[in-house]
Amino acid sequence: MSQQNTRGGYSGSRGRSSRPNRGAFHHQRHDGVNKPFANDSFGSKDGMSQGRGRYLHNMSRGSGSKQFNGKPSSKYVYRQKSPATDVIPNSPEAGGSQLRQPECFLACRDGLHSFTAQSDSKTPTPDLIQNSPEAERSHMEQPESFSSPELVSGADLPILPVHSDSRNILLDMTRMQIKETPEEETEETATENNDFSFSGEVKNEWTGGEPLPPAKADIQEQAFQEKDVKNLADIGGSGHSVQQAVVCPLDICPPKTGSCISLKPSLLETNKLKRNQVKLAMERQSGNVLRPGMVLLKNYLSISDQVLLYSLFFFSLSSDMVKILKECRNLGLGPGGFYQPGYRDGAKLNLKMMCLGKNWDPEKSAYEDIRSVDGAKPPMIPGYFDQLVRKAIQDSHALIGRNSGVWNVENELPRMSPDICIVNFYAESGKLGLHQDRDESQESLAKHLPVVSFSIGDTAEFLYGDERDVDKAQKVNLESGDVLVFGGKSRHIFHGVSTISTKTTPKALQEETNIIPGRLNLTFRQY
Ligand SMILES: O=C(O)CCC(=O)C(=O)O
Ligand SMILES: [Fe+2]
Repeated sequence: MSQQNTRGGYSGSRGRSSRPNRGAFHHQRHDGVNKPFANDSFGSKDGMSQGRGRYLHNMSRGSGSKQFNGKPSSKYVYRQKSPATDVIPNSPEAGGSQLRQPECFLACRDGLHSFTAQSDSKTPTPDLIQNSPEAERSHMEQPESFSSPELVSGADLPILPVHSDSRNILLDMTRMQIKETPEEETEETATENNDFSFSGEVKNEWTGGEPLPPAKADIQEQAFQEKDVKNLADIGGSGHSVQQAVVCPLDICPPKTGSCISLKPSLLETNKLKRNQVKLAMERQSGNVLRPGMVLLKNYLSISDQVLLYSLFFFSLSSDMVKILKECRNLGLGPGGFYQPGYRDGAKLNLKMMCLGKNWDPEKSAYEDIRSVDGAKPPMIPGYFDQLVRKAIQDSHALIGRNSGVWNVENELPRMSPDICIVNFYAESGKLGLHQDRDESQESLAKHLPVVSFSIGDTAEFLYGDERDVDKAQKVNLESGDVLVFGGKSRHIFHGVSTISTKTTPKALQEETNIIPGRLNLTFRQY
């Protein structure tokens, strides 16, 4: 495993709660303004810069993009969130072959604002509202959470572009906001903007035919790059510093579309393949004690005893990772699911996040029971995850005992019962600056209870060290299936993610789950 000092390049910023004072680093802003601050431990050239609180990221600032000037525009339609109207793709409500329109929510300090793309002139829909009386009404009839109508008043509300194809809505919104005049959507531009095809029958193969979760699913990562987020975050008018985050569904494993027919190999061939995969995975499983209290379990998640049996006897490769992805995909689309965290000043974290058990708020650098950006209650940690975490700690103990000759392994690495989990999804450009995890309870921190981190998808370069200094940090690749545990003397290490290596997701996993490019990371802790 590679462990070496990183040199230059990786520009970090401050950490989760490790940076109580503002301005310890360079801000790299998307508006092209780099603000120097004292005590810079990272350069900002490569785009890692800090935000307030936990993460040290690229930030997109609201100020960098076209702002609404408070005048109504004819190009966008704003609608408030309609309650529970989710429909399954291809259902009659979805209009046959079209997936449900995505909804995005602008999460403000004072409430949640949503907007939904509507169909365009090619396919007019009855609920098209463009400067219509209905639109007026929807502006007026704010839900309770719209406690400060003056912040996003009717006049401030953006009017969304109209398009028949929900696939491109975010790109379209971006385009609309960048260009003064909307261009007509064509099949060509649609394909240009999004590689995913959503037409045709949805074969939800890897979920075993289970019903899809509320189908806010048809937004792809590609359609939600940072610039889009930046633009979305601006909706509602400039000059308001109230917008914290964009709550927008992210489907990390979109259903495969049924446009191409794949021939399944025979059962015999499949089982042979599975056995080989299982064998290989077991051979590749290994563990390392990186430093006292810090253990890396390589290739740990791909296989477990239970999964070994399962994958030998069942047709589908059902590894831990598949199950975790499936759970995270579903949770990520539901209430309290993935969103783009941001800060009071408009800075955005360079990842999507959701929290389980309790919400971790990047602005406050604190945990809370209800997510303040939208009032969502964080989902509970699935029991299956809990078991895996406990087992990983147990296996780390065994490894420490074997490798380090320590007899009281629990002194080295305390046991913990996970009750909170931060789930991050890094797109290929995702990063996380050096930080410490220090927002758990005093008791948990004092006991040095470990953080247990699962990596799934693309490989991440993970930096860690005793100082918030990228030049002094060591680095290790976290590949799909790796579990990293850091507690005891390593509980307060500085750590971060400098790069995501593109196209490193194992092919079998990609095929099985249709995971979008990027990396899923889950960090479990005991509050
Ligand atoms: O993505 C990772 O490996 C680290 C995530 C992390 O440090 C955090 O969520 O606090
Ligand atoms: Fe962390």
